[in-house]
Amino acid sequence: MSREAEQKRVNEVIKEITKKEEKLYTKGSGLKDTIINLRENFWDDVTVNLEELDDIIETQASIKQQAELLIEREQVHGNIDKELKKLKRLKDSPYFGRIDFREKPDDEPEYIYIGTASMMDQEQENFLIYDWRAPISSLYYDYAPGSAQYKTVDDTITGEITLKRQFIIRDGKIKSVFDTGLTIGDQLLQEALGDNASTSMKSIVATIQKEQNKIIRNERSNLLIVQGVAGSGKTSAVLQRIAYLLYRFRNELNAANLLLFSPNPLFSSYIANVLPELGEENISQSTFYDFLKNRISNDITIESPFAQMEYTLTATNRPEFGARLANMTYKSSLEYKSLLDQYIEDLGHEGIHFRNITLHQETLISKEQISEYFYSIDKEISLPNRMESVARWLLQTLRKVQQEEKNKDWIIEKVELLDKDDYLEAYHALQRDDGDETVQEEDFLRKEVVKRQFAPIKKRIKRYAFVNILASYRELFRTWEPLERPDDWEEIRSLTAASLSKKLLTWEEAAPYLYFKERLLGASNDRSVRHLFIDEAQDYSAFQFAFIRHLFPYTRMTLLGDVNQAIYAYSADENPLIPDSLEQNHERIILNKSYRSTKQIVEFTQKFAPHNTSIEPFERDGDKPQVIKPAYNSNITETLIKDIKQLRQKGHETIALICKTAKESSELFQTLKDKVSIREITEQTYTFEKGLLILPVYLAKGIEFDAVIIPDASQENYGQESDRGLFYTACTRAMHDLHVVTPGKPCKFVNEAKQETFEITNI
Ligand SMILES: Nc1ncnc2c1ncn2[C@@H]1O[C@H](COP(=O)(O)OP(=O)(O)OP(=O)(O)O)[C@@H](O)[C@H]1O
Repeated sequence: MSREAEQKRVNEVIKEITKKEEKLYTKGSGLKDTIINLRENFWDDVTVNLEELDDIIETQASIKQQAELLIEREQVHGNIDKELKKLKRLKDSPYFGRIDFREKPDDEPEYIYIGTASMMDQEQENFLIYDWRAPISSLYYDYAPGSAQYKTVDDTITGEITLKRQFIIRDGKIKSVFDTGLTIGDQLLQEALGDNASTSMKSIVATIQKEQNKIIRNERSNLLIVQGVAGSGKTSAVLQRIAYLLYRFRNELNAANLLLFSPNPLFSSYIANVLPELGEENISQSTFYDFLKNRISNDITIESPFAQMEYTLTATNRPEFGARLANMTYKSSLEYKSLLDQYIEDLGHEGIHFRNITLHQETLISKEQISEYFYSIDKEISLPNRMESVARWLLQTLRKVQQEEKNKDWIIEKVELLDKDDYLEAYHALQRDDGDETVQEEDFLRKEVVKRQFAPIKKRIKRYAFVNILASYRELFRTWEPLERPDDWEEIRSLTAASLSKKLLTWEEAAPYLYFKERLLGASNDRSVRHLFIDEAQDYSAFQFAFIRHLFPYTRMTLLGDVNQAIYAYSADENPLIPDSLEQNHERIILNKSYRSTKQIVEFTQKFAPHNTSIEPFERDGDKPQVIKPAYNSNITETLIKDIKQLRQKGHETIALICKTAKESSELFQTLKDKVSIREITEQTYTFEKGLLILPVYLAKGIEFDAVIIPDASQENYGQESDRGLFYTACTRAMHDLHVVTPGKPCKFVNEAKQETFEITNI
């Protein structure tokens, strides 16, 4: 088929789309009127009568019926809306690929056109467009012309691809069309990757690579681990995977069943457009920090991972620094989990702290009584089940206390404070009864008052507030003696006890503390989450992973990350991304090809990557990275301003000054802000616009920029071996240009890069 013939087909498909749109518009607007009508006249069609019990029941039924009708119409309207949005997308660009496939050598090949959604012809017989997630579409991503096969739900279909073609269609016009081999669209990829960086991520649907497709379409693994080098498309692939799963399991899964842990709030907004672009709803997203914070009572503060990072990098002179590092390493390990398990085991016999149940500062049931009851229960029974029995016992006991309190004098004082409605209610209740009204009325009011006074206490019991988790946990560091003392135990112990007494959980303590809480009170395992995706998985500690597994025992997981970008020193050990660190059954996929940065940037950075991973650049050329030595008599601010100007002249829209710490970032921001238009990104920044930005490296995780300037790549700033991951992560954020400024001696990582991979300049 020639280009003209292809354009003719595009025109025909668009005509079909327009017809469908028109039909849906008519249906939709009719429905809209009905809905407005239903809402406006809701009460006209409901029979309201509240005289007798029977009437009330009838009224309820009538309201329910009317509401259901409205909901049903609204749902249909919602579906029409969704379908119209899909058609609008398709009208602009109906498809991006075509394969001709035949099952037998003598057959006529079938033309399969692939786009972001399926569409059939008027007769509902033939697919004009196949959804990229349909089984047959996998041929497009997995094979070059020649023998090929694909899996349907219960079969494998083999055959031959006789043609593989790609399109770029915009506004219904074919911009380019070309036939290709296996790698989809070197040309297309070149175009996509050569563009300016965007402030929101784009879908890669038209150019998914074979290796990435394995991640996207993986259905069999309960635990899928992806180690992918910087810029290899892990985040892109996981978002496509989410869209794929929502399509493939559309009858069983919806967006609420999927959860994504992302590295920082900026990243969350950066990726927010991808799923809607693919016609899917966004799924729940959270940073792990927010996830933990939501599970901890309000009176306890958790240090953020960023604050912890900042501490590690800037507080090296503090007297407690060594102890804190030891604490981080230990609390991140599975060794600590075993110790905690031992402690919990001991608590099964004695030592849990309880709280008094009080009313107006008077103890109704004492913590000693609760403890006695708890430890009288069979020790074979699990702690959470014993807690449940205690809660039941407390509620029962409380009922008796409530009965006694009802007749006490203080109650009548409260009765006097009741409002008019309460009296009225009491009066109506009594109307239905015969008997001595005054006695009954007082009794009724007393009952009501006492019930109200006890309601919050009961609520707290149901929430297990009678267990003092913090005090129970703190005892581990105050009085408990482990069988074997871990290294640095004394320092760890006093450091932890001190911060717990301030109700402060350091970041390394947060997951262990919550694990402890869950073990005592029972896991609130969230069974609604069927798939969990963890991006930047290299930054999670072994303990945090164990906790996540504990919380989601039945959830399928996809972990994606890059060991080279581990920025928390302690997370490097026992991280699931490192082969052999995991005992559980899992499947591992490795991505070696880097798409983000130019070949020149990849060649520069790969020499100082922390691990010896093979990194293959995608063939996209640019200028060599520059190592800028400030000219003899210029100051660093002038150098940076000149450099920014040069990068702007090259047409870069998003330029990031990536610093090592927030401290460096905000100090530099202060000196630059009156001289150039620049935006500082902090932990609280949720979105960003194009332009000049300044931020610490840990907030740049997962994001990319046209050009990156490292404002201080001196040995003084990046002098520790533990800075390697940070420096590597910062450099690999650059798509087209990387400039490394080195006031003083360049850091050792720059020296490790091959001489021929960079240029030295003086500004
Ligand atoms: N198949 C592809 N087609 C087009 N672009 C792609 C493809 N794969 C990756 N890219 C592009 O490469 C860049 C990097 O992708 P992404 O951010 O998903 O990588 P990553 O592995 O998560 O990176 P990092 O670990 O460094 O944060 C993005 O601009 C993305 O659009």
